[in-house]
Amino acid sequence: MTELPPLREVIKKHGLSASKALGQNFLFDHQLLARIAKVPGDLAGAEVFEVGPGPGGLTRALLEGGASVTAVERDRRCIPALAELGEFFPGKLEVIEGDALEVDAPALFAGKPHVVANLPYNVGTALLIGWLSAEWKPWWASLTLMFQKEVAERIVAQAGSEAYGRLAVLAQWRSTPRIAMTVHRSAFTPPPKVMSAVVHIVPTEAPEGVKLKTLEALTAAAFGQRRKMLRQSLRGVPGALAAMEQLGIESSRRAETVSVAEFVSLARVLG
Ligand SMILES: C[S@@+](CC[C@H](N)C(=O)[O-])C[C@H]1O[C@@H](n2cnc3c(N)ncnc32)[C@H](O)[C@@H]1O
Repeated sequence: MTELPPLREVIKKHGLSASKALGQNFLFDHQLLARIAKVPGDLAGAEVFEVGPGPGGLTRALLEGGASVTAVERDRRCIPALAELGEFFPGKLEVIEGDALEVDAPALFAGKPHVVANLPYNVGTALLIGWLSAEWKPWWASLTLMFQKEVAERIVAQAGSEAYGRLAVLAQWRSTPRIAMTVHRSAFTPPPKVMSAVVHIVPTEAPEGVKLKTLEALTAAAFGQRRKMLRQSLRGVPGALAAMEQLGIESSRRAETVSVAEFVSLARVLG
């Protein structure tokens, strides 16, 4: 092969009609895929963990950017198409047939890979929460993930907005998320019902003396009753009312006005 065949031909050749059950919405636009592949930064010589490569559109763009890609794909039908792509980039693509929710991803890499994925909504969110909740500093250098736009907005939301909640605090207390680009639904085949966005997340130092478990107990209680005043919603969290008083956080406030830094301070006082 001197040139890669167009993706639509690959789909046709391997009979890869999009499966609804597997949440398959494929991207074919070469320029768009190249833009997504650039979100983590310069990939020349970098390791990438791609989840859900499907027919390999994004995989191509990552390989063209100079990355070494290890990919996990659940749909067996896609494996021969990905093997052909691997022949075009010898030694640069390893494909594992399996479920990304079960694969021991950190064990696949010597260094810290960039994670890149365009996944079904439910799988992407489950993986994100798992990755953000695991040991810190994490095994990955950055996350570049496609979500439905509404979820992307919840990840980057600031205090005071409707979208702000548990996911924003989890994503922001020891990492920096941003929406790198929005993607119109018409870019996908078949088009999903809603708009999408690519989120880029870079880990930072974890604040000292703060336990994730404590922080999560606070945000679960606070956002579980987000319309209630904190003195009501945090009543069941031992020590929370005293901690608020110590920190000068008004107990008449509501969860969505409490910044990530304030939740972190509260969690630190609670120990
Ligand atoms: C939305 S499609 C995107 C495909 C391709 N990355 C693209 O951008 O065109 C999602 C892909 O993830 C795969 N997938 C779904 N659940 C998965 C899982 N649990 N583990 C690994 N791959 C999965 C699907 O088979 C499908 O190929």
